[in-house]
Amino acid sequence: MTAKIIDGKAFAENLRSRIAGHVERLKAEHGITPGLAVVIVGEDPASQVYVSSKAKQTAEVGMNSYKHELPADISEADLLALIHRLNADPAVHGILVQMPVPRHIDPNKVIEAIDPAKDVDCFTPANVGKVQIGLPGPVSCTPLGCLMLLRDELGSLEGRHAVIIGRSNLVGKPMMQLLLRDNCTVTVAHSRTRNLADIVRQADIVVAAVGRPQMVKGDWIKPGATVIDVGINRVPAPEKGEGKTRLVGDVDYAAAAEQAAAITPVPGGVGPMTIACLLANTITTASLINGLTPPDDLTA
Ligand SMILES: Nc1nc2c(c(=O)[nH]1)N[C@@H](CN(C=O)c1ccc(C(=O)N[C@@H](CCC(=O)O)C(=O)O)cc1)CN2
Repeated sequence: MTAKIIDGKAFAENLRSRIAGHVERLKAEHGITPGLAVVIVGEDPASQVYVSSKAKQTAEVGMNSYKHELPADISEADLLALIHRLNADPAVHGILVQMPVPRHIDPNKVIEAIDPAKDVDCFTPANVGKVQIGLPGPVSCTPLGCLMLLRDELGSLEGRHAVIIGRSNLVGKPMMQLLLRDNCTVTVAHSRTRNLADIVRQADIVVAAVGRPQMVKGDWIKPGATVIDVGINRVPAPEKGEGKTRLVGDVDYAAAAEQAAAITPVPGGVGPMTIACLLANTITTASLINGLTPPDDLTA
């Protein structure tokens, strides 16, 4: 079997054009221009690329984009003061602080400072709880992107056995909640799981979010399974020249594609969905802040 490639880049483009339509409607019918503030601390090159893409795509769908670039040695107190100003700014409907933040800053304090009504990453305890009990609000971006791709590929997820590899707050745990809400049977595996290969072999759906290049082997994949690879790992690529690198996922793509019915590539799979879902969440928070029902095609 050679798997169908799930094209996250194309899906994200289509999602962004639907988001642009919702922005138009909010402007025309309610006089609301959604605004997203993105905060970056320091000069991590990958974070800078992600933040620039976020700001660019925010403007492209017609929203207001506010980018705050802070020096790596900014104090925690000054960062929190900026967040409080953004919380109070009525033009801002979404606030995102790019992770990771430098070591002298406590990420939990940063997250707790964000008004849950504007928490487009869905990192605050209030919004994590809302996802758990199914209340309206933003949904963690990467898991929401994975869910949209899975529903598009498989239709109903009901009764399917999903194995998530990784238990992070960013991906593994919210992914578990979303798949449970869609009536999957969910197993969350992690670095201490015994017999991981045997567990993955039982999965109809594999979500790999472990952060280890090509850890999931082809013979772990049940024939016909759907594989969602969340990993983005940069590895040496001597075949491209000295000092060159390439991106790989957490799954051994070529081998897994021989077994799976469908698989996301890296790059071009889940990654582009993360930013598109951030924009979707900004529509959700802008709607809720203004007492409107968020569009149901943008959420879980
Ligand atoms: N506050 C947040 N911080 C971080 C998040 C997040 O959701 N919120 N996620 C990641 C980084 N991230 C978004 O911020 C992100 C990662 C990757 C991609 C992406 O499109 N990747 C491309 C490849 C890009 C490349 O060439 O390097 C792909 O997979 O095709 C988008 C967003 C950590 N921090």
